[in-house]
Amino acid sequence: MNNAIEITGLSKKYDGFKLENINIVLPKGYIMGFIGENGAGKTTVIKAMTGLIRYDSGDIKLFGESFKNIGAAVRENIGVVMDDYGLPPEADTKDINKIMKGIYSTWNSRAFFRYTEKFGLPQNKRIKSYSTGMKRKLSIAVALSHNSRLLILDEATSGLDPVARDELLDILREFIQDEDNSVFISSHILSDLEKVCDYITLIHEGRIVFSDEKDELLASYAIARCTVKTFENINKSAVVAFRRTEFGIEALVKRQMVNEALITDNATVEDIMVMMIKEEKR
Ligand SMILES: Nc1ncnc2c1ncn2[C@@H]1O[C@H](COP(=O)(O)OP(=O)(O)OP(=O)(O)O)[C@@H](O)[C@H]1O
Repeated sequence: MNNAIEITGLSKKYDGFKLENINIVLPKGYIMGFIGENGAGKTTVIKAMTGLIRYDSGDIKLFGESFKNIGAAVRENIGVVMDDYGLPPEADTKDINKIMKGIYSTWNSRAFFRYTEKFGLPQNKRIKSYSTGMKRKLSIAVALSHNSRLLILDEATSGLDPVARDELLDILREFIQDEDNSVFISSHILSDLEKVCDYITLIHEGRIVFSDEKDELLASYAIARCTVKTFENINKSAVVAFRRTEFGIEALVKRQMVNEALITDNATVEDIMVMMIKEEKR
């Protein structure tokens, strides 16, 4: 079995919101970034993947097994970091270590204390007195300390300072050095995702816009900043989206379809997401 995650035809309806026919495949050994606007449906997909909500139709397989049939042993291999920390406020790191030992047969105390030290977390302070970033770091330390093979991180870098974010990205890179390990991470900090992800999936209003290899994505698109006159001469089927600026036009174009003489800049993941979503909203 070569895929860590296989989501097929996932649908879920809330009052006023619908996840529609979500298809995502993450091969083992890679990192996928999950991006989209506020309210696009990222957390809903992640909750469905981790059994926190029921879904209406479709199938979710983790490590080749349908989520509904996944046994305790496989669950131990999945490390989840969500927004609501779910850690007892009165506990300190030693208490957390004791609690997790009871929950996970694969719990690794040495790894846990190594991560808490690396993240600079105090050993004796209670969680209720932690800052947002400290709670986030503790959740990440827990997710990394029970022999996880798949990390599912929902907004795990938010609330972390730039140094801690960089440390986390290093940890994720190190984590997937073992080719059996994979990471699915949602974030609004697209520059972070661009640094570490092999795949990027964009969700908009409950539907997947694309789910592609990052390098392919960045190779496919470019930004043309040009005058209105130059823009008018660009092959219209090459233009994915455009906006007027004080200097003329900024357009997201398909590289292969524009004339080589057109001057373009590389597009970032953020450029691609923002331009595509603005275009969809027109
Ligand atoms: N329990 C619920 N009942 C009704 N609607 C819900 C529920 N949970 C989420 N929603 C709705 O589903 C939509 C998607 O929410 P979701 O939390 O998945 O978005 P998101 O992409 O994670 O957003 P953000 O980036 O702001 O965290 C929103 O319109 C939200 O109001």
